[in-house]
Amino acid sequence: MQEIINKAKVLVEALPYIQRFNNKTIVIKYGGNAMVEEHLKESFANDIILLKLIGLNPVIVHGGGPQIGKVLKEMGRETDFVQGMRVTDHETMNVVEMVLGGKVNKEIVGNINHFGGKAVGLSGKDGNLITARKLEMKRINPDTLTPEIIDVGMVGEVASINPAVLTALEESSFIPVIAPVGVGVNGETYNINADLVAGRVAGALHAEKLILLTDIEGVKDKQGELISTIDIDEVPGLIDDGTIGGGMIPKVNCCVDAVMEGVKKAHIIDGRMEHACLLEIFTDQGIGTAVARFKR
Ligand SMILES: Nc1ncnc2c1ncn2[C@@H]1O[C@H](COP(=O)(O)OP(=O)(O)O)[C@@H](O)[C@H]1O
Ligand SMILES: CC(=O)N[C@@H](CCC(=O)OP(=O)(O)O)C(=O)O
Repeated sequence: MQEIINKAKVLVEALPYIQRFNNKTIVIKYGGNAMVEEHLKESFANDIILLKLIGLNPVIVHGGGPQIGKVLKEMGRETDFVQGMRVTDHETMNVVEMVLGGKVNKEIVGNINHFGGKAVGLSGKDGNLITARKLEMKRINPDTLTPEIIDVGMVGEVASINPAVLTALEESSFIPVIAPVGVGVNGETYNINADLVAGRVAGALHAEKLILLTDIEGVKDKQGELISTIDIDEVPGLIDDGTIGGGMIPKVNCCVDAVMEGVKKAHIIDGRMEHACLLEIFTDQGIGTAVARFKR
């Protein structure tokens, strides 16, 4: 009996959040294990459908780095990464577009639709959703100690997000699922890091939340303990003193950019956990690390 009552309590705990987030947009970057393991794929698809049915507007931006890597390997091609970005020549760009916009995107759309949702797959080319320009990557030359530009090929950065197509889908109760491929002024195709796209989409939609699903519990301190909240002003210090490193740097910076563009809170959460999105949105304690303006 108590077990049944506890189930009702869970629903009641969610009620204020369901009210507060009614009709609000939540942008979710979907990647890592959550996109590979079968039971997590199913739990993610169900979470998204539930969010939509109870009145929120989920928008999905997906990654697919490991899936691209696998296809390239099968083709006998290797790619290098510079500062977390895949060096992308023309042939690699074709593979990236095929894998992200084709296989990966359609699998996510297929899963959501299979469990009863209405998802529509898009790349940044659809409705000119993501315009991009070539990313100018700089580094300090270790020999001359002067700044230099490294050519990473068709890697792009977001020039603009044109959310008209997303708004139209939202109004007709579809769930947009976006592949991080952008289009340049001359129609050329760019490969863009999915976290960066998610941050900019959230900013352009003035989303209530940006949620980045990753393969770790959240941002950790130097002792390895989870930091549950970070004020955006604290981020540069945490990077400078080496607390935040590697792939977590672009993630946290993308949260800061989104908050600066008007997103209320950004969250870095563990995609290895079943129903991670629901736990973050609808429970009092939430999970992972929240990045926002907490001070003042
Ligand atoms: N302070 C930190 N807290 C958590 N993870 C960190 C931290 N500093 C560096 N990292 C590293 O960042 C990784 C997450 O970035 P990344 O592997 O690029 O994620 P994804 O594949 O989900 O895009 C973690 O697995 C961890 O190795
Ligand atoms: C420029 C660049 O590196 N683009 C990424 C795009 C996919 C992505 O970001 O996927 P994850 O989120 O799974 O890493 C790539 O080619 O792997």
